[in-house]
Amino acid sequence: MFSTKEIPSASSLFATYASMTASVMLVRTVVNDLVPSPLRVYAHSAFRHFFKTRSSDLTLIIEESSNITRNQIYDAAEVYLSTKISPNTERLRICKTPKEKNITIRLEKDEKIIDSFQGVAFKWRFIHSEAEKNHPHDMYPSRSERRSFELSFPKKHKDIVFDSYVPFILEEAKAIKDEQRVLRMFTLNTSHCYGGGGGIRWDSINLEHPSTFETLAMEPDLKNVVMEDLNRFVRRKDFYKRVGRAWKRGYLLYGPPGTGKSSLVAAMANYLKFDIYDLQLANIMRDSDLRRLLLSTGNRSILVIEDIDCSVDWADRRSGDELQRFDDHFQSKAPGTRSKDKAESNGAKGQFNAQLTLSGLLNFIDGLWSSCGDERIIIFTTNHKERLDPALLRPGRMDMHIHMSYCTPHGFKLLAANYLGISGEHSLYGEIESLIETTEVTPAQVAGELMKSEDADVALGELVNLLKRKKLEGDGVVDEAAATTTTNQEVGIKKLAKRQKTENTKPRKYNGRKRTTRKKL
Ligand SMILES: Nc1ncnc2c1ncn2[C@@H]1O[C@H](COP(=O)(O)OP(=O)(O)OP(=O)(O)O)[C@@H](O)[C@H]1O
Ligand SMILES: [Mg+2]
Repeated sequence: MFSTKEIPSASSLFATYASMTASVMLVRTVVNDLVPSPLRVYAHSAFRHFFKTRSSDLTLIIEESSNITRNQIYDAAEVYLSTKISPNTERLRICKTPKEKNITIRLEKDEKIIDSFQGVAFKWRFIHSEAEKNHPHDMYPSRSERRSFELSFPKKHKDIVFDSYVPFILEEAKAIKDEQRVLRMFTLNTSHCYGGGGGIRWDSINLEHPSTFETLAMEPDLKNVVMEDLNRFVRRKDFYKRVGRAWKRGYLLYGPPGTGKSSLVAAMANYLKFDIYDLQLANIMRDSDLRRLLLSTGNRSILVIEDIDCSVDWADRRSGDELQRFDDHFQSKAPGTRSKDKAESNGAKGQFNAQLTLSGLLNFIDGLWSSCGDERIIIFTTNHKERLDPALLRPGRMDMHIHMSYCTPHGFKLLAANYLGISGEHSLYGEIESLIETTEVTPAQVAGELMKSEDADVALGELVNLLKRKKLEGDGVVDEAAATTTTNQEVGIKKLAKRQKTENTKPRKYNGRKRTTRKKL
């Protein structure tokens, strides 16, 4: 217990306070008058530094860009953190552009996220500030936005961050972006060709082809070889650099119509998440146009030239007579009638491309084009490998020749599972399989029958009828493409050759005139 004598009175407390305040003010005035300002600032900061509590955390600032180049770590963090939204997050930004498949989610200003990696908790904060920029020559000040992330973690885990966490985020973000990426299909727009609007150029639409390796009826071994080849290609960036080769790969797909060549191209694009450039050579007149178009193709893309055997009449492969007739033909026409001339010459004797040469195409693809970009794939397709120019088949030109052949029992089962949802066996399977073994039927024809009914019994019955009809009609012809020389680059399944008199195996092209309309991917 205190005695009343020990408790200071209110008036004495006030007096003490007043005299202390007066002393502090006096000291401040004396210090301000006697100590110069820079010395005062220095003493103040030294004082603060001495007494500052030492933090055990390190904070990294990850800014959106450095000068004009974007900061890859910022971009990766933005994508990565959008998958780490916690229930405590209060504000988010969402958007979706027409080119995007999914909704994009981003953090809003000052939102925090805690991420755990290798047992360490990492604190993220999104900073968004706006500053007014006053340029002396601008009438109106502009606003500049600065976005960054703050990443805080215990200092002792600095090595984990630089050696593992940041590389992990970069990898994860790439995988997420690949997953969300909308593939594009580029085709040639010729509408500017003759109007002086800058010539032929690429136009693109979203590629939404459903074909994948899972839905493709191909022998499993062949499918695995192709998939493994693609995997090896994309992971060997360093190898290509080390051996001094352009990072490109060429495939020749050959086989009868309806065996899945275009479907395989789409499956490859979907598998690798590569865009497709469909180069319709018939629309290109000169090597110079071809070069310009090839140079404007993007990385991580597949350049496809379909029906290479018949889509163009190469200037360097024409006989002297043909060239003379071609010149006479064009000289006799008035300027401005070129598109009509194209149609006429198409009908008469194929597409003339004034200065388009096969050697120009091949040299450019092997040389400048492939060295100007990364992860380029080029695919030629043909129904008639035996009609191809030897220059295209030379070893080293196309890395892999893939033979797409008629439907096999395995291919049929895969199609039946996809189209009719049959997972196990069916009473008609035995009959169908033995008929398929001895009949040349394309996967496209099988798919056509399977689509005739949702009822598996009815659809399979239709297929049995088709196979029986074909068996009666056909009695053996050699699949020309499969019969051509096998090289060590060549993969594919050779089927017992049978003569087939049906419309499907008659050459669709070169019967007087060349095919001008082509099936699109
Ligand atoms: N191997 C296959 N696996 C699954 N479906 C296939 C296969 N082959 C063909 N089809 C089906 O047939 C349709 C036509 O096939 P696709 O266009 O890929 O044949 P193609 O070999 O490119 O023919 P073309 O030589 O006429 O260009 C495809 O849309 C697909 O539905
Ligand atoms: Mg095709």
